[in-house]
Amino acid sequence: MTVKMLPGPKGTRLGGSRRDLQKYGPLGFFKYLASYGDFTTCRMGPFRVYLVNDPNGIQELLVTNRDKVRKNAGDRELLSRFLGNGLLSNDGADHQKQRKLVQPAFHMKRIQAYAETMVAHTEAMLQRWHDGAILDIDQAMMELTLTIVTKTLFNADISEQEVRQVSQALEDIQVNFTIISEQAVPLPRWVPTRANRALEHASKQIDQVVQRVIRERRASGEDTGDLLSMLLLSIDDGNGQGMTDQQVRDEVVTLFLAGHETTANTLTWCSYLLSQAPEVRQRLQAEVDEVLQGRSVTLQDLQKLPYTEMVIKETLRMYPPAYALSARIPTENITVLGQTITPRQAAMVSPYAMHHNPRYWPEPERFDPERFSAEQERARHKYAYIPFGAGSRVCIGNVFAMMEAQLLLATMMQHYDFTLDPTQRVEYDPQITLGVKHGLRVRLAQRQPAEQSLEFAKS
Ligand code: HEM
Repeated sequence: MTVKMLPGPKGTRLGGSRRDLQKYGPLGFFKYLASYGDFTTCRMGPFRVYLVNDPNGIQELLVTNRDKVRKNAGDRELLSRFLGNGLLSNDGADHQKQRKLVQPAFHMKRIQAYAETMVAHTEAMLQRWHDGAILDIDQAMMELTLTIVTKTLFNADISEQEVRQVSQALEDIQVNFTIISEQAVPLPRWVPTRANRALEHASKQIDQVVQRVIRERRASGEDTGDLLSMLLLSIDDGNGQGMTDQQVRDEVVTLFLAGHETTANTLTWCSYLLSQAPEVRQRLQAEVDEVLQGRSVTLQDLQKLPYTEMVIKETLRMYPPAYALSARIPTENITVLGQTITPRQAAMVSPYAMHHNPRYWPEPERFDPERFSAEQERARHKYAYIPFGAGSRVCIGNVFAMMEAQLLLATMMQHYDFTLDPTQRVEYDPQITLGVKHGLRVRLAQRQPAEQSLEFAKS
């Protein structure tokens, strides 16, 4: 197969499809490219880019050729401006080594201990909710998941004021990162643009907190059961060495960034979808009520809440927070679906586009958790569903995230019902992750004590 045979927009002579990207925005552009077929191509200035929107092609690119592709150096350089050399921004042998060191922090046994923290903070949040109140679910989920990732990373070593400092800095990073990545040619980090300076300031704000905690923890040598202890204790099998303070700092900031907004977006979109589908909401609540019988949810309950999991999976299909993976550049010629992709070209995968491909997802805009029944899941190609990516860079927090989303959703739905505020406009906001543009205001309705947790209702 030659390049000419692949479909795709022609674009302009000089810029290729740059103008289309500006016109449609990142998410719209993937939809536009995918409208040409399951394997399409376009030009970005002098570079040829491929969009692989077929599960076999995704498997070939990310799994079969896992050792022959790298994340795009431009994306990594931008991320490294505030993440240093953490998992999201490093590559090659460095990445493999670092991934082995971070992995134990996500070991199943370790993650189990985080479940109680997740439920406790959700219940504390619900104590502040009131029947009939109007609430921005988006904001509530951001705050909740940030508190959870902070507590699971640092346990009790961080004050409320420091949580606010970190959370403001993360927000600034998000806004300014988007500004820089939308520049046709991002200016180097030493150019004192407003966005570069804001990024640097935000990184310093986070560093202040993170470095203090690392210093104190190293000095005490205590294992406090959190992610940070695990990172500090982790030893490389090969050379018997652990991570330096700088490496721990980079991984901590990476986990902060990667570990809260994605889950918050999932729960916000899930709330929106549930507000539009009363029959799904009722079925979910019936499952939660029957299994929990009025008590707090535990990790052991999750396997008895399959419908809750199906609802979350379907949300992640329709609104995958990581709507596009970083472009992959081959280190040598590779073949994907019969097409040679060279080291001077880039291959893109968009979970959003793949999850809306009607060939694999009939009526893709319809919210239907049944798509994730065991039977339907078995019948589908594994790589038609990739909210957490695939291959060597698959999300390291995927089990953590699924557990968190299920525990939080079950707890919220156990106690509250909600309707969408009729004045609420619901629109995408595709920044680093896929959020909502104008928040998500809902009216809360506390469920009757007979239906909800008796322990909770009495407290
Ligand atoms: C619903 C929630 C989440 C979604 C949808 C999600 C999605 C993803 C995706 C798609 C990637 C791969 C990106 C690529 O290949 O270019 C990724 C990587 C990553 N995620 Fe997540 N994520 C979620 C939650 C989390 C959580 C809770 C954590 C940590 C606490 C986390 C930590 C990471 C890290 C460190 C990486 C980089 C892995 C590597 O390159 O080795 N994520 N995530």
